[in-house]
Amino acid sequence: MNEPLIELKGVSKSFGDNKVLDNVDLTIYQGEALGIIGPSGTGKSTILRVIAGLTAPDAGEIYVQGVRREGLIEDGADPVGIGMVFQQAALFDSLTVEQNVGFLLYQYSKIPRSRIRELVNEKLDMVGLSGIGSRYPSELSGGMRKRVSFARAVVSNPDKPQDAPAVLLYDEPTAGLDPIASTVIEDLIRQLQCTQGVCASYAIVTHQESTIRRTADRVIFLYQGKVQWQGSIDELEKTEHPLIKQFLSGSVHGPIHVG
Ligand SMILES: Nc1ncnc2c1ncn2[C@@H]1O[C@H](COP(=O)(O)OP(=O)(O)OP(=O)(O)O)[C@@H](O)[C@H]1O
Repeated sequence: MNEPLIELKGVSKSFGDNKVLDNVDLTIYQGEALGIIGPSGTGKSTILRVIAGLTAPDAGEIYVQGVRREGLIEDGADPVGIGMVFQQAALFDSLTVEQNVGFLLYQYSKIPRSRIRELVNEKLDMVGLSGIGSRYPSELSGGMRKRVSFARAVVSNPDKPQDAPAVLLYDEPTAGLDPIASTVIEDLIRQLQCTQGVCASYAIVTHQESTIRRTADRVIFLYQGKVQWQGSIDELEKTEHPLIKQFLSGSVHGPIHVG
């Protein structure tokens, strides 16, 4: 097994009386694709937000490349960049695709605008959307908007290579897409993983079986605040674990409480 890149140790998080994460341990290893699955409302998005440093846990520790993170991402830089691709593409409707993808560079860097445009176009090429920089999000399909949000997650300041995301967090990237559009996104996720030096590790939350099978190497199953099962994709297919069997079959009968 490769070196741990991100480690959560004993992480708990409640919203009021709702204990969403209960003493969770989780590791993302260098170069791995980790799938996070589980029933709706079970804390998958919350765990991604904790990993990204956007939500503070109530208890527990987070290590990024062995360095303990204090506070949220805004309180101090992690040793490696972490990019998040949100469930909704979360683009600014009033900005063009180019302005969306280059948003952080335009706002916070001193890079000349022409250079930012080049960097944005490189990333748009990478996600297969050359030449759409002047369009607005409302003019794109759902799948295209997701691809634009991928480009935005991986664009970074070449003067600050440490900010380039070494790990990407995908929250339901194929939700709401037809099977073919889903395949395009799944292929893209794998391609981005294999692009030299970019995003070699990722965690992906998904409900879609095809996405689990095609984008994850290892899977964890989250339920009632805890990691209830983990294993490889092959093991996921074969396991007799009652939670996994019920989840994959979609049955309403079994140990998963149907609320
Ligand atoms: N900011 C918040 N304030 C209050 N409750 C929250 C907040 N964020 C999440 N929750 C609650 O925490 C629980 C877990 O939410 P989360 O979005 O992490 O689940 P999920 O597994 O990603 O769900 P889904 O599969 O439906 O997207 C839910 O009951 C949700 O209502």
